[in-house]
Amino acid sequence: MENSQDISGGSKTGNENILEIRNLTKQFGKQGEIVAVDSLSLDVKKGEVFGFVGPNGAGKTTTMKMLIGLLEPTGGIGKVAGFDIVREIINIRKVTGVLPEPAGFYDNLTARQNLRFYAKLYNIEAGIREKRIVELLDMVGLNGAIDQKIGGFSTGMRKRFGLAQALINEPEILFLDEPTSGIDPKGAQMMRGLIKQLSRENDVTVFLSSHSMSEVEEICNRIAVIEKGKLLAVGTVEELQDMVREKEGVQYILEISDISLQDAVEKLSEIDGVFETRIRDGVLHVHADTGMRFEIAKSIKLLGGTVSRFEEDRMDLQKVFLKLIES
Ligand SMILES: Nc1ncnc2c1ncn2[C@@H]1O[C@H](COP(=O)(O)OP(=O)(O)OP(=O)(O)O)[C@@H](O)[C@H]1O
Repeated sequence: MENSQDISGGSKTGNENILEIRNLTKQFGKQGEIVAVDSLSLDVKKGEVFGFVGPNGAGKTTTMKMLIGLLEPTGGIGKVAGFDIVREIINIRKVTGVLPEPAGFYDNLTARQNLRFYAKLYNIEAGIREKRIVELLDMVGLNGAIDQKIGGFSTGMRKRFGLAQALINEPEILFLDEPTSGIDPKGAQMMRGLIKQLSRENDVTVFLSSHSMSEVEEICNRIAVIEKGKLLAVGTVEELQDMVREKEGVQYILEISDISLQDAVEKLSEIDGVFETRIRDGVLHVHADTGMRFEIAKSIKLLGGTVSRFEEDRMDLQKVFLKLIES
């Protein structure tokens, strides 16, 4: 599957991957000189919270727009919930929710009226509709504002309302483009909680873009990193950390006694696979290849030193991301 052009399966159900794209490409400009998305291939599994990250202009929004039928690809193929992203857009709309909703909200209508309008577009029958509207607005913490006009909502309230609207058709997959941008920390935390809850309790797949690496680290099962329209890496946080460790080495932190730190620095600098050793605040910081732990410990011991602390300085996603886009 990984290297295949063909997206197999064909069936609309029972497919573990809810989203599959192969060599997806989008060019803009008269001669197609702007390559916004460049031969991108990805699989997203059902029920995952999948993070899509990259610097400004990397091609995240353009990719999402192709996946929800708002932009036609220049090349490549893609399926969402088994439906082709060019030929079966209407079916895709039925099973997806999108934030922000491209059509926007009606500021002169209340939250309830707005959702009623959208529910009617999806032909949700009246009995179910009214109950679902109340449940959704309750879930996003807007039960107190149900009959207030959207025009008076704060940015955070609008985002939460947008999530309720994106859920009106009980979607299998949610596309969230920067769901917490512009909202305060408390509102952002609530939004993250809701996303996790939707994935955990309702088995909704979430495909989200974000510039907040701590957010992505907190809520995503797997992450794709793109730059200039190309896929740089995909995997869990641990897998991405390992990719960077293999390439760039690791940082060890050592506390030692019984010998001088300077002697330790000199000894370690003789070892193949130890790139650099520094003393900072009475502690050794050793930049080395992965798998050098034993060698380092042995050298200190041979010098007559005692190691009281030996740990790896784990990179958070922010550091991993910067390393990936720098290399
Ligand atoms: N309609 C368009 N016409 C021409 N160029 C476009 C168009 N839409 C996007 N682009 C270009 O395509 C590239 C990718 O843009 P896109 O908005 O997808 O990036 P992004 O990763 O979502 O960025 P950001 O993080 O800033 O939102 C950019 O160089 C952008 O200028």
